[in-house]
Amino acid sequence: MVQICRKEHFNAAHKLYNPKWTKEENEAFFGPCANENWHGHNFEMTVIVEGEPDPDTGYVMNMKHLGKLVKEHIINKVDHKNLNMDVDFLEGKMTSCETLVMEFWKILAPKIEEIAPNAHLHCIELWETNKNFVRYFG
Ligand SMILES: Nc1nc2c(c(=O)[nH]1)N=C([C@H](O)[C@H](O)COP(=O)(O)OP(=O)(O)OP(=O)(O)O)CN2
Repeated sequence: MVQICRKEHFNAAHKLYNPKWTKEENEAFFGPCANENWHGHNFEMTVIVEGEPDPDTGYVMNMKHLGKLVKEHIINKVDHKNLNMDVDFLEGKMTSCETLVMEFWKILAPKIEEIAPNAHLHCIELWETNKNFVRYFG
């Protein structure tokens, strides 16, 4: 079993704000991340696909194809966007890193298996700041 890793990057704005809570409750829990006028991050994402290399090609999956898939279905929808307002698959959701990786997974996992039947999505790692990152294993 080999894991292949593709790194991508996007910039986006968001706020962590639960509309069921008061402004004070949001500020108490989320701090500056609840700023009503938004804030932004330079996100770094690594998508890890696991599988057996094809004996004819030596590839688990062509990483160029993986990059194209991630760009088409995720990056193009979130890059330079407001995650709370502009992204259909995040509508009504808290835009934490946890939510992002879980929603990205739902989109990517079936598409990866479609084009690489001998492989599957193993992990999505998302860095929001230099200090904060999450990993999701589906
Ligand atoms: N479980 C989660 N916790 C936090 C998330 C998240 O998505 N899930 N997001 C944030 C913030 O949006 C963002 O990551 C900023 O965090 P913060 O710690 O304030 O900023 P820095 O990484 O720059 O580090 P500090 O030195 O603590 O300022 C927060 N939490």
